[in-house]
Amino acid sequence: MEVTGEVADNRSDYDRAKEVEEFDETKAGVKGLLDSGVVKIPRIFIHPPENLQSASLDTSSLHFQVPVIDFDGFASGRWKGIVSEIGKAAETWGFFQMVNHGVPVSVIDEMIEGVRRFHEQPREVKMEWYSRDPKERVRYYCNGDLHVSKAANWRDSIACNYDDYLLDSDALPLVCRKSIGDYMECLITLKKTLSKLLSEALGLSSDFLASIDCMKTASLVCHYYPFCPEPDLTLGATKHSDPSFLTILLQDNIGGLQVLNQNTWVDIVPMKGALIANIGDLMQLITNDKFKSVEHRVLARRVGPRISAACFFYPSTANKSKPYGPLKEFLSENNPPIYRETHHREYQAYYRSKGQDGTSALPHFKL
Ligand SMILES: O=C(O)CCC(=O)C(=O)O
Ligand SMILES: [Fe+2]
Repeated sequence: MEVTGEVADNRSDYDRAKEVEEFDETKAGVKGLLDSGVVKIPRIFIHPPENLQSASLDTSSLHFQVPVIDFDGFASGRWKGIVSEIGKAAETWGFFQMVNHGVPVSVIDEMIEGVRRFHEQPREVKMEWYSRDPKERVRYYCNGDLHVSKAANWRDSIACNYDDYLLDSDALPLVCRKSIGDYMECLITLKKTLSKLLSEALGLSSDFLASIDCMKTASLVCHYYPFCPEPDLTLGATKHSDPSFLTILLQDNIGGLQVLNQNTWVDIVPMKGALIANIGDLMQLITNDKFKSVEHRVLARRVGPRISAACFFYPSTANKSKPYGPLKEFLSENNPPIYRETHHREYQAYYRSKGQDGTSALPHFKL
């Protein structure tokens, strides 16, 4: 019998599922692969060429930079200027870097070290935390969408869920308990400031975003991107936009994070002590496209590990099923609603079922 292309494809799909399962069962992540001595990346990590398009650091984009906003003096007269810079950045780039934001450099450095310590523990210790159950308050895993995506990313992660800002510190692994605890305390203060600044940048009263309770749960995901022996075949993170209302991101000094701007991948150059804020899909939805949730990705690199921590902000536990739609403040005859109402639970479920496949989840909610 002739073997048709279709049969061959099905067979490779079957193999992929099996290889993914076997890899997942090791509970050792990408770090475990490297520790076992691989020099060629397993094919479950190989991305199709369209994902890898211009996947090399391009110095020509260096003059073209995500806005850097200095929060210094926001309490004494600079407030209005900062509101205007944030508004412009949120409407165009969807991303900005923040300096003098009030989170001490020592807390940031210690956070990076804590994440490194967790991921560099012996495999047997880390395995205890390995889980794909989103109800676990703290879990370690390799690729949240491993069983859904067509190509896996070269990274491992640990996720911590701060429902309504609360997470018993005893729930965190001892090696990073203090680092994460101290960092999150500072980050929640910064998020409250950002909530006021973003509200005003939307032309609303400073307590507006707090009053609709869209950012009271924090989900912290700490990534570890080991060095990659074949960086041209895979990615650290596939092109995606975040399902949150707002994300605050910390990256170390390795680089590799890129944001899509006017169809060009632009490097977000690491700055010591800086934090990055980006608008999430649900913020774009409620502002009826005024603020943009912009696609970004992380390159795999021959240097590493690279460490980052993304903190996603969502509604409080009580409001996970509360409908959010385009706010009346952004609607008029000329600006009809673009999206239907949805709630965090529904959005998250759709996002998870789709996996990070290089396309945005937001158009699915268009009217
Ligand atoms: O590691 C990074 O810099 C980005 C991570 C990210 O985009 C995410 O977790 O959504
Ligand atoms: Fe992201």
